[in-house]
Amino acid sequence: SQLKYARYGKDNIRLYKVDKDEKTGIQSVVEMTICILLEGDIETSYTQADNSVVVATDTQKQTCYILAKQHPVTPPELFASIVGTHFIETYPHIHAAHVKIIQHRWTRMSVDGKPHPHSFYRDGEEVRVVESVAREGEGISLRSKIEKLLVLKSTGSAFYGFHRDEYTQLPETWDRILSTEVEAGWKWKLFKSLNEVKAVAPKFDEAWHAAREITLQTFATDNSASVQNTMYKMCDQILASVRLIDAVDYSLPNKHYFEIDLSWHKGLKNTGKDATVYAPQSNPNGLIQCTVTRK
Ligand SMILES: O=c1[nH]c(=O)c2nn[nH]c2[nH]1
Repeated sequence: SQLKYARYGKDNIRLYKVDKDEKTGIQSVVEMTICILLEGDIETSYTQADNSVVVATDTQKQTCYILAKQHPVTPPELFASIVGTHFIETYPHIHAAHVKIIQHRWTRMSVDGKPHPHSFYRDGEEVRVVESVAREGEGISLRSKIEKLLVLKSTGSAFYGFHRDEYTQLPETWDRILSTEVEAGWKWKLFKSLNEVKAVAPKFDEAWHAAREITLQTFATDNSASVQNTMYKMCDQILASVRLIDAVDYSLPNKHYFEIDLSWHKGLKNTGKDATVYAPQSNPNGLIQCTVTRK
């Protein structure tokens, strides 16, 4: 036998960090779940029980907390780059560090119409995600994501003109409910070093805000001919808006809401333009994916 693939580390490292502004009394919080996976000259730990090459996963967790104490944890793209760079620079036999950060939502409460200095609420399971790889001799690759952003529109979506044959039962529709849970990603140009990431640090929040705003605005305003066409419009706008990214990708489940024919009950009209009561479907769901790059 031979070792084909080897990567190890600590997953589900939960991290919270608070920033307390002494002058204003305003406190800000960040909560993340982090996965670190290391690659390098570690084969003998698998093949020969040689633990001398193992930077223990517990050590990786402790390192993550120490770096969070010593450095900014936002934007998550910067913190992921700090953590990854630490491991490939500290350990000569570690040549790549994969760091994934999931940032959870703590949205500041408004109390009596004013932002509260230290109270927050979880407005949705939507998360901001960063997947990074710091690789010796190459640099830092970063992909940012929005996940679990659940949206629905009650009209403004159609699906007709699709291929029909003896296997097709789906009726055409010019007015349907459209719901999806957004998974959107954007791939940054390769950064040669941590300093290059630091030099553009503000761009990461700007890109996330732009991607989120474009996604919501396009979802709401596009008179959608299909999930395919609407997601392409989102990608096209994000690429135009964020110059430092090379590609945008979406993976959108089509979360169906089925009409319920109630005509068997005293001729009750509830289909087509009379439909108001629907059956939300857990599965199956459509799944539409794309990646869009610059010409
Ligand atoms: O937007 C849609 N795209 C599709 O490919 C599809 N297939 N069934 N319904 C669909 N809706």
